[in-house]
Parts: sequence; structure tokens; C-alpha cells
Amino acid sequence: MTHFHTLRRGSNWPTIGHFTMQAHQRMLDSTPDGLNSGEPPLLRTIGLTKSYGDFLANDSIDIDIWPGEIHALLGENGAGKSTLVKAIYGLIQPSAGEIRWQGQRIVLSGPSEARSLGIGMVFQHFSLFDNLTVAENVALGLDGRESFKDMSARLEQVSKTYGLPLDPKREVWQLSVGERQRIEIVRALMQDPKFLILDEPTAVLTPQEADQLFVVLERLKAEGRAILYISHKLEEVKRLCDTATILRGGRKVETCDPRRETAASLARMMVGSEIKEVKAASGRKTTVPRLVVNDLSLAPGEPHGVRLEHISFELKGGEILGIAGVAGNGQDELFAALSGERLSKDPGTVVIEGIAAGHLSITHRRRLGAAFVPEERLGHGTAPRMKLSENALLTGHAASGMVHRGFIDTAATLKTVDRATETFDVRKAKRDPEAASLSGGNLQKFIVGREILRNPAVLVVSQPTWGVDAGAAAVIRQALLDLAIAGAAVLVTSQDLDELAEIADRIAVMFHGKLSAPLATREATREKLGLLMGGSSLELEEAAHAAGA
Ligand SMILES: Nc1ncnc2c1ncn2[C@@H]1O[C@H](COP(=O)(O)OP(=O)(O)OP(=O)(O)O)[C@@H](O)[C@H]1O
Repeated sequence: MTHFHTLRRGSNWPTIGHFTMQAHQRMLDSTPDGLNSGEPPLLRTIGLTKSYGDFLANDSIDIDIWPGEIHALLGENGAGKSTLVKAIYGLIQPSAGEIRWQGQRIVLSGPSEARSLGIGMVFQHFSLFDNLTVAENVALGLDGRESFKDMSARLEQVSKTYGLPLDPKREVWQLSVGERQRIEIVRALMQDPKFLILDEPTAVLTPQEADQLFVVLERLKAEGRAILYISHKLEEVKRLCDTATILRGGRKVETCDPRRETAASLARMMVGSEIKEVKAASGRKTTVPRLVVNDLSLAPGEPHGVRLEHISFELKGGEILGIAGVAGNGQDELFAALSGERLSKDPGTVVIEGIAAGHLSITHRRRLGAAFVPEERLGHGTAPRMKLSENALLTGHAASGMVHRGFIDTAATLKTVDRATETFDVRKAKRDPEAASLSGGNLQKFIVGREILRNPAVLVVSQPTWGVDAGAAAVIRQALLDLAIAGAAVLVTSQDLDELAEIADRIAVMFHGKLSAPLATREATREKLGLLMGGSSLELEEAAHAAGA
């Protein structure tokens, strides 16, 4: 098997955890290069297998992780990536096979044992308490062996050393998503990990924040730490990673140097075939306004929510309007106001298909022909412990024929599941499993598919391809374009500017509860959008530029 062992030496020696990095480096220096000396890798899995009933989520996986490498873990939704890292981090027990740490076989009883060995993990979903300060949140995740004062000082030191600025005294609710992720990373680094697992870390970041994260990861690598990096963004993997292991259907299919591959060749290895390109939507005709928002202002629904202020836009049939913005700037509140989760006193603030709907419930709005796909998949988009067919019934019964004279038509609900499964390639172990048993990306495909297949007149969708692999993302984007071509009005909120550039006709930006005027997509450069996302006014920036020129 090929591996690429790159160990660079940093010039400044930060102190983290209870060791200095110099000591850490001495340790590495005293061990001859693994490649030449027969030293074992930092972490090795041999034949690692995890089964759920008859289903093999991981099928005999061998992977080697070396110090000083950034190792990508790639694969389609449901390929087995999360299962593998959960086993390495002690969250689940493998059914067969071994994990070796520095050559020794280990059996992990749980994550705290993994952490004590030097394995850290930064999850995609943060586990932070909004009403506690940064320092209090960090303290909760550590072993409590040092005083709060010492811990706070170390927190500041680590955050400074790695260029991850954090104010220990601020409460989490005041922070942006990027800052919250910084807390998770700093918390992991304070445990001085030799090996850090990151699960789709850039999914929630702006392009600028992602660039800053890459600098941090390069630094960790230069210090001799190993990083296992799960991502669906292949260009990012090519730029950052030294090695990539590709899983397909629970098996390892390849280990390669991603810098020598193209995004297309990596995608091919993941999928086993070519990925279809999204066809540009030429010749789309816009019709009458199907979704109109008139001067919508709304007080926050929860203590730390965002107040929506004077939001107005008009969306015609055949059109896709993109809403960009850093998460937490009112996108969730706007979704709640559009979907009817939050009602407005003034019915005219939200008009669906010409009907004032601001005061109507979600079921009424669905009856008018609207469909809604929330960002949060479990709990909000689906009931985790219910079967997919039961979930389809929950959102579908308002508009389609799944209930006859008060009786549920089981065949019809199953048919909906089958259609979504087939059209959007939802991978699952059986025909109608519980929602919670699907991998994150497959659940997302199911929810988006279920709503698109209802052929809505108005579709409001948040982060349609979040956590979805490249092949499935192309299918979803194409389906959104097709829906617009068929005459629907589509509102897409996304943090992925490339996605919006690919499918939206116009892009507006949310900042602090306000929505900018939409820009035609061809004029919406990354720079302009970046400025709006940071709260600048384009007019002021342009005036300043003109004055300076
Ligand atoms: N507790 C469980 N019970 C049954 N099946 C499960 C369970 N956990 C995972 N699976 C199945 O194992 C397979 C692999 O899931 P896993 O979450 O590892 O995929 P993944 O590669 O991380 O996908 P994604 O990119 O969508 O997050 C999926 O088909 C999933 O449905």
C-alpha cells in the first residue's frame, strides 16, 4: 500500500497541553522515519468491520495514519466514513478487526479513553451550551484536573498560538458559527492530540474562514500531528491533503495522493462511475410572482434569536433566488416565518400564490402549493424514530392522496418512499427503515427528494446539499433547476456560494436579520458577496473605492 509520510519541523515551539511541542518533536525525532525503519503507523486499522444486522457499514477496512499527514477520508453518503471514525474514537465497538495505536492493539471503551491516548475529534454538530461562556464550555469538555483559572489561561494561550482568536468570557450565543467551531477545535487542541479527526469542518464556514482553518491545519501537520479529514469538497481535499482513502459501499477502494488526482477522478473512485454535470438552465421563462414577502419584521422567537427587519422580495415562477450569508444571521428565522412555524400578525407579509398567508399554519401553506425543506434534518425535517413512510405521511398528507376517508393508504406512503429513493438514489439497508438509521447525506437526499417530488408551486429550501456527496449534490441541484424550469418559484438558502452561483438567477445576502437587495448572479462576485456577508454596504464600498481611485 502506498503512503506518503511528510514530517515538517516547525520553528516556534508552542506549549500546549502539559507538554511542550519541542518535547513532542524530540519524541518524533527519536523515532526513525516509519517508512524506512519499519516503525508502525500512528494509527492502523486492520480488517475493521462494523455490522448492523446483516448490513456491513464497514467491511474489513485497512487504513494507516502517519504522523505529520493530513489524510482525507472520502466516500459517497453512506459509504461508511462516520462509522469508521466513530470506531476509531471509541464511540462504537467494531464487530471484527483491530485498531492499533503506535503498534499496540487497543480496545477503546469510549471516547475518553481515545482522548487519553491522544485521539481528538471535532464533530460537525457542535456540542456547546449557548448560555455558558467560551471558557465554561471548554472546561466541561476537559478532565477537570486543573483550576478554572489555569485552564482559562491555557485556553487563551492555545487560541493565540494557533491563530484561533477567542474571548474566554463571551457567552456562546453571541458567537458566529465560525467562532463556535473555533471553540471545538481549541478544546480538542488543549488535550494535545497526536491525531485529530475533523468531520466536514468547512461545511459551515465562509470562504475566508475556511482559508484560516487551512492555515491552522497546515501548522498542526508541521508539528507532526496527524489529521483525518472528512470532506465532500474535493477541490479542498486536493489543496490540503497528502493522502486520501476512498470508501465505497463500506469497503476501502483506494488510497491515493489527491494532489495527483483531479476532482473528477476522485469523484469517479467514490462513485464507481462518472458524475453527471448540472445542465445550465437556458431558456427559463419567468411568470407571475408566486412568493412575495412584504416588509416582514419579526421579533426573535427565542432569547438569542435574530430579529427580522423589513424583509421584502418577490419571487416569480421559473426563478431561483439564492440567499447567502453566514449562518445565524436570521436565515432560520426567515425560514420559520415563510413556512408558518412562526406566524405573523399581518397576513400580507407573506403571500403565496396570490393569497395572503402570513397568518396561516404550515399545513395551510402546503395546501396553497408550497413545500419546505428545513436545514436541520433530524427532529425538524424528520421524526428520527419514525419510519420513512410515516415521515412522508407527516408532511405529505396535507396535499396528496395518502389518507382516504380518514384511513392511511400504506401502499401510497410506501410508493412515495420508493420514488424518492429511486430518483435521488437514497441508500438504505431496507425498504422502509427508521429515519435515524440513514447516513446524514442519505437522509438529506430523502427529505429534499420527498418535497421536490410533490411538484410544489413554491419551494423554500435551506442548505439543500449540506453533507451530500458530489454525485448526489449534482442530482439535487439539477432537480431544483428542473422544478424552476417547470414553473415553480424556488428559494434556496445556502452557505455554499458555488452552489448558488450554479443554480440561482439572483442572490441576496442576510446579515443581522436584514436582507440585501438581490444581485443578478453574473454580477454577484465572491468579493461582493463576501462584503455583504460581513455587513458592508456595497454602495459605501464602491463609493470609497471610487474616491480612493
Ligand atoms: N445505527 C445504525 N443502524 C443501522 N444502520 C446504520 C446505523 N448507523 C449507520 N448505518 C448505516 O451504515 C451505512 C454507513 O453510514 P455512515 O454514517 O458511516 O456513512 P457516511 O459515509 O458517514 O455517510 P455521510 O457522508 O452521508 O455522512 C449507512 O448505509 C447507514 O444507513
